[in-house]
Amino acid sequence: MNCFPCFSSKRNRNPPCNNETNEHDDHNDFRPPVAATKRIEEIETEQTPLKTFNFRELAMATKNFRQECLIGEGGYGRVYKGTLQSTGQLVAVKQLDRHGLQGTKEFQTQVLSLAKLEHPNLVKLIGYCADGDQRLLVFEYVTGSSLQDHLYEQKQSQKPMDWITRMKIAFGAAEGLDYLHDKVNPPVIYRDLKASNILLDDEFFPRLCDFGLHFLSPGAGDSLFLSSRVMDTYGYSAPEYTRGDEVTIKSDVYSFGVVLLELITGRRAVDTTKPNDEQNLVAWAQPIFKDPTRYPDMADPLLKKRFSERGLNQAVAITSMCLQEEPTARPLISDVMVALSFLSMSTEGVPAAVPAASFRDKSMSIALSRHGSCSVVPFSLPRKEEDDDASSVSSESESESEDEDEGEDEEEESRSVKKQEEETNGNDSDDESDSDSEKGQEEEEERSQLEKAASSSSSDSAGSERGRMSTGETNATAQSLKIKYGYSSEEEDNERLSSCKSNEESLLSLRIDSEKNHDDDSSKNTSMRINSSLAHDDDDDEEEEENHETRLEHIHSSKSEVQSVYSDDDTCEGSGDSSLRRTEPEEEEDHDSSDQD
Ligand SMILES: Nc1ncnc2c1ncn2[C@@H]1O[C@H](COP(=O)(O)OP(=O)(O)OP(=O)(O)O)[C@@H](O)[C@H]1O
Repeated sequence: MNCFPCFSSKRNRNPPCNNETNEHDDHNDFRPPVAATKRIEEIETEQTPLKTFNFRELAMATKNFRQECLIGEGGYGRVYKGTLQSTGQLVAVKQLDRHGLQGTKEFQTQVLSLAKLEHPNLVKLIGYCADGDQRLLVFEYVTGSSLQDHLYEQKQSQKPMDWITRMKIAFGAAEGLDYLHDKVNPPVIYRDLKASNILLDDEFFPRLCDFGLHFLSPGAGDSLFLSSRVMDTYGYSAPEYTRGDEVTIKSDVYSFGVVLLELITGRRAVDTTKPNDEQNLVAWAQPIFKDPTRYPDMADPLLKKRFSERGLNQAVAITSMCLQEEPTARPLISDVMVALSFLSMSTEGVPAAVPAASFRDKSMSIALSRHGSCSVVPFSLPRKEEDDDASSVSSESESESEDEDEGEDEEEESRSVKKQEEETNGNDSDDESDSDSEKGQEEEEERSQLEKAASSSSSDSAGSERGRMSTGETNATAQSLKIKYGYSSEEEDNERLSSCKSNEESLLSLRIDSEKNHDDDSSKNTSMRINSSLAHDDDDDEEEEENHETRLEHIHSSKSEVQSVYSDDDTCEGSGDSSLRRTEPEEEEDHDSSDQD
């Protein structure tokens, strides 16, 4: 069912090349579960189902590359919509520009490795043609249009995308990027993430295109090519790219931040029609990031304030983290993805209590804590089962025992947040005793979810083989965590908001810690967190005091600069942004979508 019929008119943008009666049905049916995503090593031995086309076949598919089949033209060449005669499948044929052509063998090698990248959020490469000096790539055709078109080229009759749809698009794009960064080995740097490269089908399911095409770029001497590419990606490129420094996966995270900012603000990455100081979106947004009371002013006016205060604050906080000047200060896309999995499920944002183990790097949970969800629940197991579970993570803890300082930090984090929790929940103790068995069961469920999340988090840098949770599982975990932590319970949220101040104070120390260079240690941190929870003992008070001193020294010797997103007052933004209307009851949402239906 198409929930957004108002956008479906774009399906037949190019009717002359559409030879099928129901082009979209098959396409929509193909929704492999995210968990089925394969790692490159796994598919290495399998035969890549990549087709080799001759030029004649593709000429027939595109009516001899007729103008009416031309979808658009990008930095790599022209794209035509076509229908394969043999199967009737709709395709997008990218005819590559001839300058900077590679040899056939080199081209084939690159294309074969590209074909191995398979994920529901990536546009699939079906085949290629390397006849003579012709180079063409054949992709699955994505009906609908790009995110750029949806945001900025809307017809007046079309409804603007609502908040949840925008967050879902961001989440899907993050899933695709996470696959490239974290699930394939070696990781693939996208280099060209932008709104025009996120294709949306009729249900707004996002697919990234143009990834991994960097090999097509001719040498630096080709100024014509470079200038058109630079013009195109200007506004999305990370500062290190502009400086000519090394481009890494964190450069993609920056570009992702720009896209997220576009989704939130409805403003183009670069808009020369605006006044000078508003032309570059990031430059315009940077001062606002430092002042949460101005966040509501950032939101796209077309949203008509139909989002929650917390959802907006958290989305802006994530964006701000992605747009940090220093690449190592930017979050991992996997953490962005987990946060967005919550934001895409409800307008209320990330729940008040999210297990810290959900994130590989604690900076994300801390930033979210400061923007609406007031506590981050540490990973802790019921005492009775500690031994068994300890053994399952002991190998990692042994190998990382040299990081004692951090282990102590984690232990203290665990204790301090646990203490906050006890304080927050203290009044409920009577009620709790009535439902002991229920609670025990819930704890058991929680424990197994967190173990899953933790085993994912404990894997090494990108490409590691060890127990990584698939994105599907991450999403499922996010779903179940949402239920577990009463995501929709206003009362509980209010309770947590009222304890916000004390939580904020406790989290302050964690925040300072997080501003150390954390990138390399994120996976270690998680496993330390688990072990420190396991090892937690009430008799350790003395040791704790000692640790506290050690940790303070550690904090004072920290060289990292405090990032702007964390540097504002220690107030609870949740309460501070009262100017923002809470106008997002779920019923309204439902009503809207049913309207659209
Ligand atoms: N698989 C596809 N299905 C449907 N439309 C596509 C597909 N791939 C590309 N397009 C469309 O073709 C047009 C040109 O795409 P292309 O990726 O070549 O250029 P671009 O993204 O605008 O610029 P650049 O290549 O410089 O990033 C765009 O409008 C894009 O939406």
